[in-house]
Amino acid sequence: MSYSKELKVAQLAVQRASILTKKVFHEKAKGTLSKDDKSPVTIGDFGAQALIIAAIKKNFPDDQVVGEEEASSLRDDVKLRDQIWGLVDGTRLSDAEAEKVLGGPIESVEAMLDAIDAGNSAGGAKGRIWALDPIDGTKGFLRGGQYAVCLALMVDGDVKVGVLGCPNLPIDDAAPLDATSGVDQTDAEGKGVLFSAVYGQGATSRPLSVAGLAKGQSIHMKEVKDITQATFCESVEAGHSSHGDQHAIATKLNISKPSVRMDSQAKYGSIARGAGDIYLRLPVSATYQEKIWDHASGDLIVREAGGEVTDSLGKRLDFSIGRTLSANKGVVAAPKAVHSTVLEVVKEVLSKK
Ligand SMILES: Nc1ncnc2c1ncn2[C@@H]1O[C@H](COP(=O)(O)OS(=O)(=O)O)[C@@H](OP(=O)(O)O)[C@H]1O
Ligand SMILES: [Mg+2]
Ligand SMILES: [Mg+2]
Ligand SMILES: [Mg+2]
Repeated sequence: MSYSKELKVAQLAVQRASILTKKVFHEKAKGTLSKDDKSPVTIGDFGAQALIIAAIKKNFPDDQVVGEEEASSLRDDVKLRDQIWGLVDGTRLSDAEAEKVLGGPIESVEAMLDAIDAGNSAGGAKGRIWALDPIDGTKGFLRGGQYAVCLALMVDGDVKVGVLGCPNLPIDDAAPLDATSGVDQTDAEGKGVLFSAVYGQGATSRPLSVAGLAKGQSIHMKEVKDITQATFCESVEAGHSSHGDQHAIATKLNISKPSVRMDSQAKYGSIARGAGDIYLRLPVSATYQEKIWDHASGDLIVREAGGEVTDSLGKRLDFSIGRTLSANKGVVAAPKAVHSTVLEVVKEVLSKK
């Protein structure tokens, strides 16, 4: 399968949703709510989820979606609902042809709420299921750091198409990461990249903020000649991955450069294009299960760019079980040639705990 229609719809849907998130970033009132797990959600998360699911359902009505958000808190909050509707209804791609591919605007507030709630698939190993994180790294988004709009198509439990919109990353694939890459970024002129991959067809990047889709270029992980010089990425939040274990692993590998901390799947995109080298996400909690929408696009983009992605035991991430990666613990992503070296050290550090 070439998945060319799926790729196009996913790229344009992520592009349109990214425009919405950028509008929200520049608005004072972001309608931030705290979810049951105390994590934040904004009108940007809800609006982006509505736009993307509506485009999927118009093009592929029988497909299911595993989306992070749901609309229950909006159904009886008229003010918030109308605020989101104003955003969703006002966001169009400037390229009319591209807008047509997405199936045009959402018809009504009710249809918008239904679109958000259509992200309620239980996931699984059968059929066509999209994994959607409308804003990954919501905390990063709110503080002007990195965030990503993430959409992936799984077929029978395997990721076949992955798209990541990263409005606050530089367009230039060669721009190296440093300690400031994750912070104080904005979507100023010259920022915003769209990463894509199709299984067996490689990975690409292109500027995110243009009318229609700009021409893409192939991306590849960097060859790591000397692992002591590698750049490794990790989460900003110490509660999301163990900074201590990750530091111990880097030290054992004789990596002296400080880690690059950035929110979201921008970490996967950054290593896939060789701006960084290694992404480590070692569990903090014994019970937390990673969500499929936090990893599906990035997993494929890194593998198609010449990388290897496993958990901390060396198992491939298993997207076929449901809404979470319940069979995996942590993430180790690195260029193929050095992955086993990194994994060995990960196992060594974790076994001593
Ligand atoms: N306890 C715990 N452990 C691991 N991961 C967790 C945890 N809690 C939340 N999350 C998920 O982390 C997503 C953001 O991950 P990041 O790596 O970008 O972390 S961070 O933004 O630097 O905090 C974040 O995604 P969004 O909710 O889409 O922002 C969460 O799904
Ligand atoms: Mg969230
Ligand atoms: Mg997320
Ligand atoms: Mg999210």
